[in-house]
Formats: sequence, C-alpha cells, structure tokens
Amino acid sequence: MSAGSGGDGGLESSLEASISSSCSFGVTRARIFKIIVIGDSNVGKTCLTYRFCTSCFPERTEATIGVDFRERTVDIDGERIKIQLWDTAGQERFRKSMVHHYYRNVHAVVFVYDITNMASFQSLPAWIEECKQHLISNDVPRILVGNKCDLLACIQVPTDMAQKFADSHSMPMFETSAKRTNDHVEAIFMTLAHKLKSHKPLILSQPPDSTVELNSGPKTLFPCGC
Ligand SMILES: Nc1nc2c(ncn2[C@@H]2O[C@H](COP(=O)(O)OP(=O)(O)OP(=O)(O)O)[C@@H](O)[C@H]2O)c(=O)[nH]1
Repeated sequence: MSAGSGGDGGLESSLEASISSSCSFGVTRARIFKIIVIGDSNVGKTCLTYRFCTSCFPERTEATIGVDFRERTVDIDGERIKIQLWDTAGQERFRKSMVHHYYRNVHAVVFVYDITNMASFQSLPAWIEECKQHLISNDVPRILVGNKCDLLACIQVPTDMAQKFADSHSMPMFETSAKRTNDHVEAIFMTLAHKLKSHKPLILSQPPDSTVELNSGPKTLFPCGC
C-alpha cells in the first residue's frame, strides 16, 4: 500500500480499524514490531524490505511515494512475531506529508546508505537528526546498513569509516546486498527482531488466522529476479 497516495487519514484509520476489530475477538496475542527503514533515495530500502519479506530481489522498482508497507510473520523462540517494515520515501518531495505518521510508535529504526554512494553516507546525520526531531527515544534500537555490497568494485564508503560512524552513534553496522542471494538480509532483520523481542513492544489481541494486513499493494509489483 502506498500510503502517500491514499492520504494520511486513510492510513491511520485503516490501521486503527484493523486493530480494534482484531481486539474485539481477543483470542490470540501477537506482537507487532514496527520498524522504519530510512535513508536517501535509491540506496535500496525497497529492495531490502522486499528481500526480507519475499526472499526475492525485485526486477524493477520505482521511487517510493510516502511510505510502503511490507510485513512478515516469523517464529522466534516459539512466539509468532509480525515484523512490519515501513519502507519510507527517500525523496523529500515524496515524504513531506507522511513524515509524522511513520515516526509514530516506532519500535526500531534501520538507517540505510549505499556503499557506492558517499553522498548517501554523508546524509546519515540528517536522517538521525530527523529521528531526533520526531522524538524517537534513545532506547529505540537502531542499526546501520550499508547496501549494494555486490558492487564492491565501485565502493566509495570504506567499511572502517562506516563502522566508526556506527560506533559513534552506538549502532550495530552491517554491510549487505539486497541483490545477492544469501547476503545476510534475513539475519540482519532477524537480529533486530530478537533484540526487540526482549523489549516489550505493542501487544495486540488477534483472532488466530486474522492479520493486520497492511501490505495490500507494494509498489514493486514486478517479477522476482531470483
Ligand atoms: N547492485 C545492486 N543494486 C541494488 C541493490 N539494492 C537496490 N538496488 C538498486 O538500486 C535502485 C534503487 O533501489 P530501491 O530499493 O528502489 O531504492 P529506495 O531506497 O527504496 O529508493 P526510494 O524509494 O526513492 O527512497 C534500484 O535500481 C535497485 O535495483 C543491491 O543490493 N545491489
């Protein structure tokens, strides 16, 4: 679902409606982790979230407008956990009206840069500042992800520089590729989910086979490139 095109009110009300109708059944409790993925345009936020949720790399993508949702339910130590990834627009003109929505009730933040694009790395302080301005508290887990490691020949951001930056902001740092199969994308998000599991995030009551389905139409409706 591209919430940017659907209007702000629609997004919030559909989420709230889903939650309240689920609660009225009150059968199974499922934890939902809301993770926002932010960074400059073109760094691969859509591809990373798509890779985690579908195990595929999308053949083609378009610039995200507003925010897209993808989610995947995983089993962690016998508990069903729904990981809800909010794939946000990197382009300023596509984010303005949505920003306050996706910074609400965030459980974790994934900052993404492109290892072949120094400017995307240099933008990170601005993204961190935006989180700060939207009152993301310091105890919300954050990770730094350098994407497009399959393009090592074009690297502009050395690993040690990124690691230093991550250390200075007390974030774990990972380098990966959404494009290359088996390049730890799964492990990165699962590591975050494990960390969140030990926190106490939003708990929703839901009927057994009902899901809060936000992923009604991701922008990447293209054949899988795997
Ligand atoms: N080689 C390579 N290309 C990638 C990788 N991840 C994404 N891309 C490409 O980078 C371009 C941008 O990817 P997106 O996932 O749409 O980028 P985004 O950060 O979501 O961009 P916005 O929606 O504008 O914020 C696309 O052409 C992808 O195919 C990767 O790991 N390796």
